[in-house]
Amino acid sequence: MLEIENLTLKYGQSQILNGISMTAEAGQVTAVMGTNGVGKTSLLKAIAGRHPYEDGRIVLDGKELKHLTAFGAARAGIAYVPQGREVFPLMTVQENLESGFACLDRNERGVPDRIFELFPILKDFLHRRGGDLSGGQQQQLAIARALITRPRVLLLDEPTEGIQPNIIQQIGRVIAQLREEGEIAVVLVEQYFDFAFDLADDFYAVNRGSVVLHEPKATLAREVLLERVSI
Ligand SMILES: Nc1ncnc2c1ncn2[C@@H]1O[C@H](COP(=O)(O)OP(=O)(O)OP(=O)(O)O)[C@@H](O)[C@H]1O
Repeated sequence: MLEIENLTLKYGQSQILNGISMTAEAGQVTAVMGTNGVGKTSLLKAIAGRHPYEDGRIVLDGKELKHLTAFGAARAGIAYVPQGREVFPLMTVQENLESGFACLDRNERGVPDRIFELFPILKDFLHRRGGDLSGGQQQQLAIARALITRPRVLLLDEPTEGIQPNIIQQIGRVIAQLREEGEIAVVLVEQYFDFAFDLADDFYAVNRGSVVLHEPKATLAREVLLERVSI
């Protein structure tokens, strides 16, 4: 389980996160929602070691991860699929996948067959350059590369952004499958409301760097969440 306690983050003098607390459990999809600029990406970057947080704690499976670098966070089991995907455009699909090996021990460096079961298109396109894939295929590659690191936590920043509907459905199925397997805590930042609402088990609405609603799917009315994330 991932636990975030009172996380604060600044860019220069601008306070962006005002003490965010949340949890994300293995075998669940935890959605973080809110309008543009409320701090969702900053939260994921802090968890992934991509931007230093100011105060608070990040705890994974009972162990505090203290201000890790991006490499340290990946080694600790946190995989991050950034908004915009960050696929290497001149490297092949295979090379992009292998770039995920950097944080693994030498004996763990392989692409499991399961990756190609989840994303069959990547097997067909192994020797194609990342930059020649469609946006949806690049998103699948970015998620596959993250899964190769054998994460405990998968952070997804707007995985549906700019992607055609049939690939959005495929990505939704993969996330649902990860949930069913029960090994990984998926944290989903998403502005496509219905995608997130259908998929997630637990919801956090964020506004101006604070959690303004936390409720599990079981008791959450669609209209209530919609109102809180549209402020
Ligand atoms: N590197 C940076 N330097 C200064 N300010 C930044 C930086 N990155 C983000 N911000 C600002 O911090 C605030 C939160 O940005 P963030 O990207 O975390 O929001 P978000 O909720 O993910 O929004 P979006 O949905 O648009 O990605 C915004 O006001 C943004 O302009």
